[in-house]
Amino acid sequence: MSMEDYDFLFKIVLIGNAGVGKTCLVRRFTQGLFPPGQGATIGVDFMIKTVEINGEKVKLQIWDTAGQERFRSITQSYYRSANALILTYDITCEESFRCLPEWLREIEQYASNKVITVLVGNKIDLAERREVSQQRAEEFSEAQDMYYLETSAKESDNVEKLFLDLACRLIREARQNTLVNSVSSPLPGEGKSINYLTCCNFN
Ligand SMILES: Nc1nc2c(ncn2[C@@H]2O[C@H](COP(=O)(O)OP(=O)(O)OP(=O)(O)O)[C@@H](O)[C@H]2O)c(=O)[nH]1
Repeated sequence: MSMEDYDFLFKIVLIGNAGVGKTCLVRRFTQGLFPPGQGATIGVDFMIKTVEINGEKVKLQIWDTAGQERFRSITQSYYRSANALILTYDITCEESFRCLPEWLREIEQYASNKVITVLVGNKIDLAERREVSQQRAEEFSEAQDMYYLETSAKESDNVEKLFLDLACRLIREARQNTLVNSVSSPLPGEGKSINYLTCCNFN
């Protein structure tokens, strides 16, 4: 794909405990499906999806990392150039929520200080098995200055919204020039109208 094929290019990396549904979220968004019998990710997977937002082509490079501890040294190396991180836990798994501070320490250590982090509570279709209340997660994300969204990769709840809102937010940050430089180019040419706020629910 040549440079002219998109207005923005962003790198998004999914992190979080094994089994919380990172791969399923990526597959749902990029391929529109919920894979049956999804195996654990080995190392890192990579997918691309180009979306159009207010007439601009936004190419999203989505990196799906393995949650298993033994891959941690490989996955850490993908943090640095990420424009955004989707930190995922499973609302039916208290343990995956309790590990979040540990993930935040990883982010602090390996990611750019300009990275945008979104906290995602996945598997809301399993409401009867919920172990982490929405309020608790919201309080945690507010304290950490993160956006919070609950999703179901299975039922396709909020998955588009997650990636599209994030793309809008990234466009806004790129225009303000505060993003990690390496992948936010090319910046839009002068004289283009700016009406990106209309699509974005992240503030
Ligand atoms: N009910 C329900 N199950 C889900 C959802 N998302 C993922 N799963 C299931 O959760 C299990 C783990 O999903 P993955 O997407 O492989 O999880 P992961 O976070 O990528 O796991 P690692 O690759 O090991 O880090 C699979 O059995 C999925 O079918 C969801 O939204 N709802």
